[in-house]
Amino acid sequence: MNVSSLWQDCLSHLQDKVSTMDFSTWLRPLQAEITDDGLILYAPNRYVKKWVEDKYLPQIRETASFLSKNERFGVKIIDGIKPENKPQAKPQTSILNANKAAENKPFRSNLNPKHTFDNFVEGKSNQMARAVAQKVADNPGGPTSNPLYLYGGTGLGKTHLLHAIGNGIVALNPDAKVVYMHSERFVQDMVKALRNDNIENFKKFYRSLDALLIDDIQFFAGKEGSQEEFFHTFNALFESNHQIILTSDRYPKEIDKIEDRLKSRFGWGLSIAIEPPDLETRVAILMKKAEENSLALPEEVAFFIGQKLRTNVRELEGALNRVSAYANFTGKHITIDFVREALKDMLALQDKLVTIENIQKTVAEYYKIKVSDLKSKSRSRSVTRPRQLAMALAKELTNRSLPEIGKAFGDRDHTTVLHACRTIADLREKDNNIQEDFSNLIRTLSA
Ligand SMILES: Nc1ncnc2c1ncn2[C@@H]1O[C@H](COP(=O)(O)OP(=O)(O)OP(=O)(O)O)[C@@H](O)[C@H]1O
Repeated sequence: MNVSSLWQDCLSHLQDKVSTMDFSTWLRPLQAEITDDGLILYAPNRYVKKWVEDKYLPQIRETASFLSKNERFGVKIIDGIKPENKPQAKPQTSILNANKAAENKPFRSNLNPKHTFDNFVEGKSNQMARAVAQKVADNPGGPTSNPLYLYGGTGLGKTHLLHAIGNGIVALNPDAKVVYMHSERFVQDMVKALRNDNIENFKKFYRSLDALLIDDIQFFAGKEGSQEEFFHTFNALFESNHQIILTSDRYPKEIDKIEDRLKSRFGWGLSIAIEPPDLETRVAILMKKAEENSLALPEEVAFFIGQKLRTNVRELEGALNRVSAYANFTGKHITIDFVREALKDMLALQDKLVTIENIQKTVAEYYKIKVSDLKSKSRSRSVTRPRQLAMALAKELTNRSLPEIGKAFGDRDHTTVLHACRTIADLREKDNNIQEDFSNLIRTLSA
């Protein structure tokens, strides 16, 4: 058995289970050796040995048994230096030295190497976010984009970009300490640190990072203790020009139950929205993902899927995985009919979810008018614009034909619907308010 790969595999498993700080402080400095008795782990000092024995030995044993497929696989922790390393190193005696031992090794970041800029498909909806993300990766801690705050609906690529930035920073500076963290995990780690009387190390660890990437910060809502700690971490990193990148499902000021002082800090740098991808981008994403998976996806089929599934990229990936599995299983070529069958339930759900009635109700609520106004002959400006938007949304989000849409809006002609769609497309280019209303409504209807 290869000791290095067994211990590396153990570490990879444990990395997901213990806090990032504990992982770096206690597990990463251990040196491994395999003997007739099993795995021997060398701790840099007695303190580390005792800590690992008390807190992690059962977990390490369980992981090593699982990976070695040997239930009785022994694991022992020794306070000392691995024999082959003896000439170079002396035993260390304190917790600070234990941290130092960790510092001397390359920092083991927890970034997902699969999320890069190269495989992030760019389109109108995410162009700005991608460009700024690249800029931050090239120049972390720069004055104008710290913190970088990316927000938008679920499955639109915020986490992907977060990792891409982290990977970019590490590619340029392999020594950079970059940590990705879901906000819920930050909260859990902090609670654990408090429980284990380890909060000082927790603070020290987070404040020593070059870049801290926190995902879905809306989960801090209502957790005052974590907000307080994060506030201080934020300040410490910010003041030393270390990069902070945050994601959320909404604009900073719109997050409920987050202290105002934090919300205002979130907006100190750059806040960029990621919108749902348009049809062209959805097709490009499908084609790119198909290529990555060596799936022969004809463009017209990608177009068909992209037209049907409009909400987010995660959904597109799910659809593509399903198509791929069906194609492998049946050995058939991928055609539109094939996809119709493979994705039957997803497509039916989509058709059922967004109806013209649903759109009319949502738009009426959004603009505080009545559904009957949308169907009426009224030409008042407060009604015509929402009506045009509702028609354009019906065209975008349902499979209804122009005449069918016209009929649902007070028996109007299909040319009126076409005119509404063109007007809204035009206004979305020129008028930020209309663009924002359109995006908000799509988000609400796709949620
Ligand atoms: N533009 C894109 N190009 C390629 N892949 C993308 C793109 N946008 C999203 N994806 C992929 O879609 C999936 C979902 O994206 P991601 O997890 O980043 O979404 P998210 O915005 O963080 O969602 P949530 O808010 O639910 O966490 C991922 O597998 C990601 O790689």
